[in-house]
Amino acid sequence: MAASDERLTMVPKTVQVLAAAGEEPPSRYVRPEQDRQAGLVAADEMQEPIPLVDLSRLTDADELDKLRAALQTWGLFLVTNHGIEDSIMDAMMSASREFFRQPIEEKRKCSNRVEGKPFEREGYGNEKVVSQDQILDWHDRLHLTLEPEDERNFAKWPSHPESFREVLLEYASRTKEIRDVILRSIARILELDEDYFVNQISNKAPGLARFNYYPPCLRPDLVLGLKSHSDGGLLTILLVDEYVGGLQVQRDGKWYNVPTKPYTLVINLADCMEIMNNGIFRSPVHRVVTNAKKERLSLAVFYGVDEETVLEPAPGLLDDKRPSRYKKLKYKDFVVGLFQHLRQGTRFIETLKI
Ligand SMILES: O=C(O)CCC(=O)C(=O)O
Ligand SMILES: [Fe+2]
Repeated sequence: MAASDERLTMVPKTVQVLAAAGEEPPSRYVRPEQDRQAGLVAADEMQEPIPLVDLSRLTDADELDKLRAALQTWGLFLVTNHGIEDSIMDAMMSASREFFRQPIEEKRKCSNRVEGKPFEREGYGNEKVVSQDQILDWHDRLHLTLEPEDERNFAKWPSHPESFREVLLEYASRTKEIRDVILRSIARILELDEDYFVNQISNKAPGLARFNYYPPCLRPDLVLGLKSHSDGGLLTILLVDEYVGGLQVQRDGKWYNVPTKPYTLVINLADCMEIMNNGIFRSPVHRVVTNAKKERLSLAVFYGVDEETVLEPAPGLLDDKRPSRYKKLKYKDFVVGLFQHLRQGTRFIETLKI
């Protein structure tokens, strides 16, 4: 088999195409038995709800306490009064819905696969497939670089709907502000210099938008929309479908449904922040379940640090009694390990614990 043919056999159809055929999911999407034992969809009853934090009130001690409690218990929380107008959130969701509703030939104009070239992370398509044994997730995605600004690759940005680019630029300018408000608040909670975490972000630090599209799936009992994982960067800002749930977060080995609430955002801490705060606040493990009847959309904006940044706990959090709990490494090396582990459904950060 020629090398290029070999590569093609590794490329699965988009999930949207599979779903449209109305057939049972192919075996490469079916989770292994040990994942399915506890049930893939059922969630536990929440004893205490995931907090809703008012971002405009984080200067108040009681709101900051709420954020602290959220970080301690879930590592994930909802935010309101975040500064993104309802109209921008609506426009962002409907532009992404419109993008995914286009015929496949239109979406392929932004494809993450260009014939004869290796897989690129940026663009439309499915996840990178490195082996026939890899268990795939039931979603398609559009990945776009937002930061650094001079690396935005507009060739991969949808030209339809026409509003897409403008809306995303507006949306992303706001999420960056939200990132900084949260990072400053976490620094205050930890009694660090308010700008400690923000100062870890150079103008080369990555910001990545990932639009996830989950078509209906005939077998939610066998297949996940997105396998269990934690995010790699500093933090993630999520805009989730207000009509269809599916995101679940793990706590003490149990899965809980993350509620959907119109015009709120979901924020989760990611692995680099866990390292930088020396494990005081953990990066939560989460996953997305599938829905037999309804499609679901989400937009995750991931913020990280410059690839040359050495990941290590803030010196202000360390002393003789509180040594570093993580091995030091550069962000660029972390990212290599992160993706290898993500594909296997394991967590690289676990291997860094001392
Ligand atoms: O679709 C969602 O709600 C979550 C997406 C997510 O966890 C991710 O893209 O890393
Ligand atoms: Fe995630």
